[in-house]
Amino acid sequence: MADILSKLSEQLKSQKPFAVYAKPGSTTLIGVFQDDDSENTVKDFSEAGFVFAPFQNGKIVHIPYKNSQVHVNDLEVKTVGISHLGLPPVNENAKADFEALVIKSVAEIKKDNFQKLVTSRTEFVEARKSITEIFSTLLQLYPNAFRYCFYSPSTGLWMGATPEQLLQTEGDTLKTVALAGTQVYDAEKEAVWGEKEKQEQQFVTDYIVSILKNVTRNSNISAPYTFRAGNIVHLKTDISASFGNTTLQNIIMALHPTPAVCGLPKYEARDFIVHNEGYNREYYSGFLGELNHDFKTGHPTTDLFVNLRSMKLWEGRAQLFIGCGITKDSDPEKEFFETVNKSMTMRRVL
Ligand SMILES: C=C(O[C@@H]1C=C(C(=O)O)C=C[C@H]1O)C(=O)O
Repeated sequence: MADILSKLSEQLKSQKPFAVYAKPGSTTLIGVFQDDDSENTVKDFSEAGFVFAPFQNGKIVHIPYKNSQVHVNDLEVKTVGISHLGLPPVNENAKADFEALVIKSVAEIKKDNFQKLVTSRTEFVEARKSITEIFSTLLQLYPNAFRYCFYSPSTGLWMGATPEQLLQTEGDTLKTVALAGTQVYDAEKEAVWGEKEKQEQQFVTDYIVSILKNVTRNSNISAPYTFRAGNIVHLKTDISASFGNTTLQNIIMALHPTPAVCGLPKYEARDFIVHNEGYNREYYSGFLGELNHDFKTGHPTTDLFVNLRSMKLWEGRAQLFIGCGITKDSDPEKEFFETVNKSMTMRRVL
């Protein structure tokens, strides 16, 4: 593990693209270090390597496996409990701005322009620890998430611990999930879900199933269940299907951005977000991961995740990105505090 982390620092200094990551539940740390500082982009998703894609416009950066060194190490597992860091003081301006955005979103939904919208905000916080220290803590704290650190000259340095799979393929089978609905994790009580969360998550499931029906065969859908992601829990449904006569590109483009991070109807929701959020999401709520190449086994599989619970880092500073699903029943203040709770995933490691 130490050699991957020192290679990460070296690579960052020489400004060459890299991805270091651990899959959910895995104790294997994979480092993909590009040999030079060129920047490659995805053209049609037939490429093999590690991809990093934005929410909407922008480069889909790609580290080709043929042009990189791969290091695979065991993750040294230390038991680190989730520290009980208190919530940060409320920034009244940020709260008022976000609540105004939620109020506007709810009004649009009530006018029947949307079924659901996912609104987000960004926050800059101090990051005093070194990059490798921050990343080591993230790796230890969220064993069930896809944990990553990615750098390329145009995207900058990103890190995250995302609970959400976008797409996994193996042979003729593909898997995805519908993830939505949020509450704070309580070790003492089983989560009980209200109608608002159930409906919000059902929108996501229905949409994913309906679009997959057009491009795949034989879909299987689980019942929704509670899924823990650090200090919070979500409602999750597992969905699988067989590839029909379609390409990986068609499936990825049909899924992304899902209503879990964008809204319904999809393209109108995306335009609403771009025009109303007041900042650029960049790579937050985009997707990332292995494209047509498993870096551990060498198999030609795809394993992509939605870029949530993520942040962009500079020397001494981090930009956090946090959002939540809005439906007609959303309460603006509650939604704001949901973003604060989600921001704790990143704050705890800084
Ligand atoms: C948008 C985010 O998370 C998404 C929104 C959720 C919700 O609204 O309940 C839950 C999980 C994610 O699909 C985020 O973490 O920034």
